[in-house]
Amino acid sequence: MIKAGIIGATGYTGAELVRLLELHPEIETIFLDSRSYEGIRFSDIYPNLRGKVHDTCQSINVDSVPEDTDIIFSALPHRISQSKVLPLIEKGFRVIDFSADFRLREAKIYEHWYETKHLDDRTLEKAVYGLPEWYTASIAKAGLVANPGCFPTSILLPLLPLLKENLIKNKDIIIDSKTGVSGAGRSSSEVNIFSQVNENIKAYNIGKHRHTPEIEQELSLAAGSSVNILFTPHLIPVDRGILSTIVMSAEGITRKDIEACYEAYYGKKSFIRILKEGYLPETKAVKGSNFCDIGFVIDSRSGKLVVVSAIDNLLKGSSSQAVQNMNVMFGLEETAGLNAAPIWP
Ligand SMILES: NC(=O)C1=CN([C@@H]2O[C@H](COP(=O)(O)OP(=O)(O)OC[C@H]3O[C@@H](n4cnc5c(N)ncnc54)[C@H](OP(=O)(O)O)[C@@H]3O)[C@@H](O)[C@H]2O)C=CC1
Ligand SMILES: CC(=O)N[C@@H](CCC(=O)OP(=O)(O)O)C(=O)O
Repeated sequence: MIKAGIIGATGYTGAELVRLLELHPEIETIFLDSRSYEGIRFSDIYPNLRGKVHDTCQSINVDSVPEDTDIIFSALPHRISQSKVLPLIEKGFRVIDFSADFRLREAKIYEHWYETKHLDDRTLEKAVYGLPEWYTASIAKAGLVANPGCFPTSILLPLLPLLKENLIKNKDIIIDSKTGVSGAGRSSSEVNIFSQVNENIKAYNIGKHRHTPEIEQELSLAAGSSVNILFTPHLIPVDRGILSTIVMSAEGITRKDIEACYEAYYGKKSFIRILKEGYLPETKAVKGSNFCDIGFVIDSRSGKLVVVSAIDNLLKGSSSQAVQNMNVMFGLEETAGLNAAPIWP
């Protein structure tokens, strides 16, 4: 069995990871770290796991990590995660980090958008961006995997093939994303207040959301030139799910071109579902799963291509994508522990 530990296990993504690892045929979870719940049974914090997870939370530091740990997941907030992850890497542990601390390849871009110093920019060269559909070979060898952000996952998966094949231009890409409230995490307070969120929809951080440089970094690498996007996130009153609607020029392309492109890149991928004509993604159809659904329309009247994607932010947007990365790192079936169908309704 592969021995896994989780630091920051009591957050929303940590708890989803605990649930997924419990179902995984090849994994034994050997520690669940928490600063605030030391000595408390995990299932007393997350009642859905009663009778399934029997572990008690421990406060772990680099010296108390069991030496036979094969993989450590860090589900800590960005800015904080790097200070915990760097000593683990130094000691030779393989780590999958959920935060943004190792996603950006240039320290100065990280420092600008996250308004904090990067503690070791040399690790940014070694970290592998954990989008398994795109970086399988590097993830397999990686010591440190930077699990992508939730919005970036929903945006990169549909756009990367189109830019790589020059089917679309590298400018005038307008992205509207809608996210459920769990995207803000369990410890965020103001945004989680019921009466602030219920029966409300709002846009936020237009043109200045911290996921912008992450999205542009990966799109630019695929395009081979600098890509600019306009990204508008919205908070909507659902627990989980992200729907991204991406509008760009459709000049000179047909439905067949896009279908052929997606088939070439994703035809054999287990977790990307390209929807047939007449169907569009919806968050409920991916809820509780590692799927990313992608659909599109060419609107000849306006000359635009509209691509829509849907993921579960806590799964393909974080925890199940991390399990997919772990499967790749340990040479397991990519789908191991991830075969459950989405739940509906
Ligand atoms: N929520 C989502 O949809 C997604 C989240 N992510 C990323 O995953 C990571 C975890 O997110 P999420 O699970 O939502 O976050 P939560 O806020 O739900 O949980 C974070 C956990 O980190 C622990 N922690 C340790 N030190 C601190 C600290 N100084 N401040 C706050 N928490 C601390 C807390 O547990 P304790 O006090 O018990 O130690 C807390 O439960 C973040 O980096 C996030 O950006 C990525 C993609 C999607
Ligand atoms: C609803 C909400 O607040 N969502 C968060 C993004 C989700 C997230 O966790 O960001 P990472 O993927 O980078 O970790 C936000 O907009 O900042």
